[in-house]
Amino acid sequence: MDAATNALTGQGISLSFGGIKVLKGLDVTFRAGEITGLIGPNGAGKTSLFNCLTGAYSPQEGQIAYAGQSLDGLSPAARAGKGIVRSFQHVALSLDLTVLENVMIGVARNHHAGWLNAFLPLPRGRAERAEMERAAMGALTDLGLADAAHSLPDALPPGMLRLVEIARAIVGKPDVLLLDEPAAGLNNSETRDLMQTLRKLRSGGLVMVVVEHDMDLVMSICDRIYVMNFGEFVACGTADEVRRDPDVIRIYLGSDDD
Ligand SMILES: Nc1ncnc2c1ncn2[C@@H]1O[C@H](COP(=O)(O)OP(=O)(O)OP(=O)(O)O)[C@@H](O)[C@H]1O
Repeated sequence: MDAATNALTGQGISLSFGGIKVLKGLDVTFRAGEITGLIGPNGAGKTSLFNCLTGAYSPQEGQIAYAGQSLDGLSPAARAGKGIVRSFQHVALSLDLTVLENVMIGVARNHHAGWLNAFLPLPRGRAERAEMERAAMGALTDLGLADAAHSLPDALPPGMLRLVEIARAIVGKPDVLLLDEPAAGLNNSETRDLMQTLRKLRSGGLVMVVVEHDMDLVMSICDRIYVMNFGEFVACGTADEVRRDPDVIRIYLGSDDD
């Protein structure tokens, strides 16, 4: 299938809380092979849309589909099983597991392999654990984290933890990777490392969506950017197009968030 066929799409997405519409009939297409940014001022609705895509929220109206197949009604776990995975704004690693074991959870989660089986002292369990370890080590190596595999998360700086989260998200070779503020809490050099990593991850078959406040990151890595305000899209285009858009300058780039 080509990139257009593999898109993650939303049509007419509307979401309300207590009668207040926070997403107002959004049509959106996240294409495979591209990194798409989702930006906008605080309260614009970015996280709400993200949560609709991941299945954490159910929009009252509209349809969400991947590769033409409806995702409506599927839980976040069921979506993960279909290759649609997310990272969290706040690092959500298990502190009493090593980095490698944390990433192994991603293998189990995405492939519905038996996590418990992998720890049973049976030949099948041992084989599954070895397979998970290989996959997890591969993802850590791809992100330059092999040396940290046997450390506990507490021993690592925030930038590395963020990359470990991404390793856990990509280890199952997802079709869609949704990144919620991946640069939150990172210093400049950690953010630069992250940008390089995300660029490396861009590949023909992968849909990548990044919700992010760091404008340098968004403008430098995203192929296309949707700009939201008050639950609507006010612009969509390349970084250059978005930067020059008068509405964007007025509502976002010129605001205090900048
Ligand atoms: N669970 C919820 N219950 C009630 N209102 C909510 C809920 N989640 C979001 N909202 C409201 O929806 C609107 C959009 O919020 P959302 O968090 O999606 O914006 P955002 O663009 O992600 O903002 P930020 O950049 O600050 O994270 C806000 O007015 C917010 O108060």
